Amino acid sequence: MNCSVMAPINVDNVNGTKVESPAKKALPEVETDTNGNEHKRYSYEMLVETANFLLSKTPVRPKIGVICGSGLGSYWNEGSLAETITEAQCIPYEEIPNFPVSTVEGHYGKLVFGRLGDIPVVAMQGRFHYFEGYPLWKCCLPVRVMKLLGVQTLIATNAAGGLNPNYKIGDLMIVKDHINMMGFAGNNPLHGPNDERFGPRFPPMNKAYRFEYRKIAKEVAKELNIENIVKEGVYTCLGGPNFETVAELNMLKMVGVDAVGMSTVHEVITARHCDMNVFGLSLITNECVTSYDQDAEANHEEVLDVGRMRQEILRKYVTTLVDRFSKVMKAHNP
Ligand SMILES: O=P(O)(O)O[C@@H]1C[C@H](O)[C@@H](CO)O1
Ligand SMILES: Nc1nc2[nH]cnc2c(=O)[nH]1
Repeated sequence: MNCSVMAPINVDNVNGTKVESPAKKALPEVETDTNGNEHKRYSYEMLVETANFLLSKTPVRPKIGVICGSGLGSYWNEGSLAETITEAQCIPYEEIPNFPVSTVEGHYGKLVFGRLGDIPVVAMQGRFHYFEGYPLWKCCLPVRVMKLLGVQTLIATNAAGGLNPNYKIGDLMIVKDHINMMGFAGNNPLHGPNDERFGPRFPPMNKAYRFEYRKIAKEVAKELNIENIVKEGVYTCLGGPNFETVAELNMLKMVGVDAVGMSTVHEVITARHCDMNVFGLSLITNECVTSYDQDAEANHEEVLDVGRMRQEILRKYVTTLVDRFSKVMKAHNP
């Protein structure tokens, strides 16, 4: 495989327009998390270094990035989306400069470059969660790296508990919108000094999940004959790692949440900030327990079992979506 060093990134910002570089001194160098662990803040230049490293390792120039959640094979390889990627080149996170490493037991930690169908993609097999101890901005570092690599569309997948009483275990939920619960408490991946080279200080979020992609996803669900298990709803992310109490779930239900998870929202905010188009997909892995009479308890094993049960369908669905989204992207940017 040709791994020649390609022209390094030399851009003023990720969207190609010139902006003033923010004063570096405005960025706090190190942030300490609640466990006392120190996290070095990254700069734009550091992420350009990371992206150039990756570009030197692979000839693949992805326009679509996929984050594989617990339901899409971040814990196993066999039959996973990552395994479906052809001409694959896997780069472990620990080999990538400035990248965090996955700490969830059993979780993969690698970037997979290659092709889904004939579309060049990069997939994260294993993401970073807040509950692992990372600040949100660090969880989202790979999204910005993807942007620097040239990724225009992000497909963020996750496993989630179903709150909507019409949802069944194994359903897929197209994310229509999210509620940034952690943001309500002031915890936001964009918190801190803004670097205009990524995006504006105050980004809008009312079109977070691209309407066109959601429409396509519903059409594809029909074509694949899975429309009976494909729903559309509102996702929220809580910090985890514990699953929710009955009272918490009832509160979330009241405010219009359909599915609860521990990821995605901050990644989507980061992606929209740098003007990426976003599609979100949740695999409903468990029914949220909203009554004190119910005996069931959420558990991670069930999440993984349902992920395995649905991986074939998810893989086919996401692969087809990648193909359709790329056609839309070409039509917009011939
Ligand atoms: O990465 P995702 O959001 O799919 O993972 C969720 C959150 C926890 O890691 C796990 C809970 O079982 O699923
Ligand atoms: N927070 C949360 N995350 C999940 N991931 C999979 N199921 C759940 C759930 O019920 N709650």
